Amino acid sequence: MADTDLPQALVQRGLRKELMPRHVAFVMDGNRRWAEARGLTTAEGHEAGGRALKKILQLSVAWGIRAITVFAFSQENFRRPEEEVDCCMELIEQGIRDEMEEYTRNGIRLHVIGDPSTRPASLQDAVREAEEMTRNNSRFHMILATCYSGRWDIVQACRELAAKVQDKLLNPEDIDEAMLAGHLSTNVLGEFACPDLLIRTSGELRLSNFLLWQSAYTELYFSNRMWPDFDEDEYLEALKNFQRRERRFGQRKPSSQESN
Ligand SMILES: CC(C)=CCC/C(C)=C/CC/C(C)=C/COP(=O)(O)OP(=O)(O)O
Repeated sequence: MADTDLPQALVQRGLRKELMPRHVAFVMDGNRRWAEARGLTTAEGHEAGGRALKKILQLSVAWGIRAITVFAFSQENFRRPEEEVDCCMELIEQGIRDEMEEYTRNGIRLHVIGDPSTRPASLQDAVREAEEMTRNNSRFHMILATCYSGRWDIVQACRELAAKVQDKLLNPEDIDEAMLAGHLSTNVLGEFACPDLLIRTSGELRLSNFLLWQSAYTELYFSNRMWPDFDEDEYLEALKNFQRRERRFGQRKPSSQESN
């Protein structure tokens, strides 16, 4: 995207193309509280969350961001009432089925990360179909973290490495950070597997077992909006805030005494 092609909404906010994040992660929190405040059911809150996600995806594509990773269901969410778990699984499956063709038309590749063994069979079928249907797309990557947790991701990577050691394909001393990172599920994004910016809605100030390894140097932005209310304006505010940050990756600024 040339400078002159920067979408108007970004230009108006003074956003700079060269400072745009390539990969943004979202903890889409607050659906239930949003619903409760309006006398709606939790299911209606998650449906509203699904609509907000569709909009945020469209904006991300239009703004030249290359990837988003969204926390749609954590492994810990299985501890919720069965009715809510079923509702989320159905919503995610329906969302994938409804959006598949739109993704294909818009050059969006879908990746679903998380433990497939804990997903209902019909959701797993939808995931396989959608990943296959969009596999040649490269304009934008949509990573849906479903039945995912950051610790699980690190454990599954360790298991793969351990199996290679057991099969004598790998020496333990050859394992380094790059190799372990290469076995994490976000590795589908290659060089931009680690999010530049992670946005969490609903005012909670924690990662909740999301991209633990990958967020080592991610800039964090916490919004007080509930996820269904997270809109274009608030997304632009987060980007504006991100572009003011100085990313040092643990290094010292040449003329500064500040640490991290
Ligand atoms: C199509 C598709 C992928 C849809 C995804 C829908 C969606 C936004 C799912 C997120 C589910 C979830 C557990 C949200 C957190 O809100 P919460 O219920 O924890 O809210 P609370 O913090 O107010 O309890």
